[in-house]
Amino acid sequence: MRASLIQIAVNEDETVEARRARVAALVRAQAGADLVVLPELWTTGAFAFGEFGTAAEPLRGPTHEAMAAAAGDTGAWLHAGSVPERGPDGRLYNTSLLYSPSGDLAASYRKIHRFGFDKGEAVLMGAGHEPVTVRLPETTVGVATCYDLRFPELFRTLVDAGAETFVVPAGWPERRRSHWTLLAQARAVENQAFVLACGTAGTHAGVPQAGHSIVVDPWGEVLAQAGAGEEVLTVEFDPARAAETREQFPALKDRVLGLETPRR
Ligand SMILES: NC(=O)CCC(=O)C(=O)O
Repeated sequence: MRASLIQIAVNEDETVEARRARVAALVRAQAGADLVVLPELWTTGAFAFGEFGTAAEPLRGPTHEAMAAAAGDTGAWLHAGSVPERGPDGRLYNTSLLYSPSGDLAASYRKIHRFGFDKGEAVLMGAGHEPVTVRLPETTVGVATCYDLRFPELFRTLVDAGAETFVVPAGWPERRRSHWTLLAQARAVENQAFVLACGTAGTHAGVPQAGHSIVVDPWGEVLAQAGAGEEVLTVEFDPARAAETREQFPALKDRVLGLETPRR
């Protein structure tokens, strides 16, 4: 299976419309890939909190139109990263969009863990509640978004739903780049799954982005990692290796569920 992670530079000298057209062209340039992955909130930047409201769009808005067409033209599965969605309830959500090779919206995922504690995304956006998996011909994909990477229980829920490959769009800051690499490897090792994590490059809202998109195999080995700038990271991997690893080193079978909280 061939995957292309497009690590987009999100800088303030480019309009949302210009970036959308540029990204659609980059997706079309990945013909031959089975799966193309974009980062989190690439229309605005994940830290451009002031832009979320003005750039918000309905689920089937302009980014959906552009990405559906690009997926169909490319003939690849497309995880189009996330957009600031204006929900039918009027609230904002950090919503990922996934397309089939015929350009149909196969799934959407509202980020469950919002970043910022008592600021930013955590107060501006509503939380998603539904973990999402998507069956591709070669593998079952579990989706998560950026800060979700810090919450192993979400990934276990995705494993229980059959996920063998995690796709994680992100807008991760340079300041915590070491966490990014470490967490991607941790989620891969503990779940014996592939992790395809695609971040942004550039600087927006004064926050330099980490880049360093990464693909990790079910043994925790880094198959490929990008640098800091805009880049397309292309990797070939055998998704069957997740099942093989789980068979050969069956740690997932030793899970003990429902442990009690210790009494003090
Ligand atoms: N956009 C995000 O979710 C940022 C997450 C982050 O910076 C962190 O977990 O650290």
